[in-house]
Amino acid sequence: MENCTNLITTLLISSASLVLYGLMRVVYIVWWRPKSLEKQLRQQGIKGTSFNLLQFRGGDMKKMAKVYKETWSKPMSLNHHIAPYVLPSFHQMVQNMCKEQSVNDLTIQDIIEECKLIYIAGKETTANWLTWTMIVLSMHTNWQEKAREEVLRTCGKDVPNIENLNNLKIVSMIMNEVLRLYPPVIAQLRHTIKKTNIGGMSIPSGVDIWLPTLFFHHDPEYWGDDAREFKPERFAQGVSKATKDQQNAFYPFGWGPRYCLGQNFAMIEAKMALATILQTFSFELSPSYTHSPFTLITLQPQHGAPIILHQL
Ligand code: HEM
Repeated sequence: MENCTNLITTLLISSASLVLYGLMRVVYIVWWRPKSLEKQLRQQGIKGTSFNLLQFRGGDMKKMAKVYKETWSKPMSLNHHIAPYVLPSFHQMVQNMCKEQSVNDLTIQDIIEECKLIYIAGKETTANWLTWTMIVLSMHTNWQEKAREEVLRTCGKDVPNIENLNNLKIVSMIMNEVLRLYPPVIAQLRHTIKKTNIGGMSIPSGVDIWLPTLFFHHDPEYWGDDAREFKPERFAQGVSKATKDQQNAFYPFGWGPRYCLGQNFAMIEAKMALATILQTFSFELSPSYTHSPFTLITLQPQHGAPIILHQL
């Protein structure tokens, strides 16, 4: 009898401990950890909406979705100042703040997954880059003429080869300036897996960091007062000399160990396509075009890119 009572008591204590542990884990995940991260970030001057348990993973996102919907429901005027339009809520947030790997043994399945990743990473990005280039060159026909003149001088009407493509300096300048103003990947995400020091700030483990490429690319502090204008000549001396004081503010392909694998391939592919189009057609925007850059994984024209081609 006594043994039986002891067993029941032990079982009850174990179950209660298990339930208590479970409850503590839930409290830790949904309340204590977010609050603790918030406190550590606030102590270093990083402000934001206070964490609210009732709006866990919903609060700010809902507000942001509303702002995006409202902004993207109307076109913007035909200019390149697209950052507040593409990222309205983040633009607001930044404004407010200013006021205040190794290769292991891969299986066949791993290789198939890698190929899919390369296909997905390369298709949309390059296609949208080329689309924005066509739109921008339709807005700036003097640059379209300069590019065509260079292509015809370098390759004639022949299919461009790799040597010809390397000699297309004006086309490269144009393509870089389009990547600056309309980067297909407008932001990059990083997640701290351990306490990390960035710019004198200590970021705790478990924080998502959002690097807004689009904002850096449009910031007059790095590019000068003409940052929002289309000026391919800023890339005449190469990428490193394009910014004011040669600061590193151009990273359409990311940087660091996860730098875009397909950068050089994308450049050759896009130059080849543009050179071939320039050899054969002149182009202009259709009157039905509405300027409404928005982001759906990549930066794209919300209502498409109706462009009229004229055979040369
Ligand atoms: C205009 C064209 C392209 C742009 C703007 C672009 C941009 C990027 C960016 C921003 C990243 C993330 C880098 C980071 O997190 O630091 C990336 C990664 C990647 N890109 Fe591209 N990309 C382009 C074309 C391509 C092409 C054509 C391919 C393949 C043929 C490709 C393959 C990849 C792969 C595999 C990764 C992942 C690399 C890794 O995680 O280690 N990309 N790209």
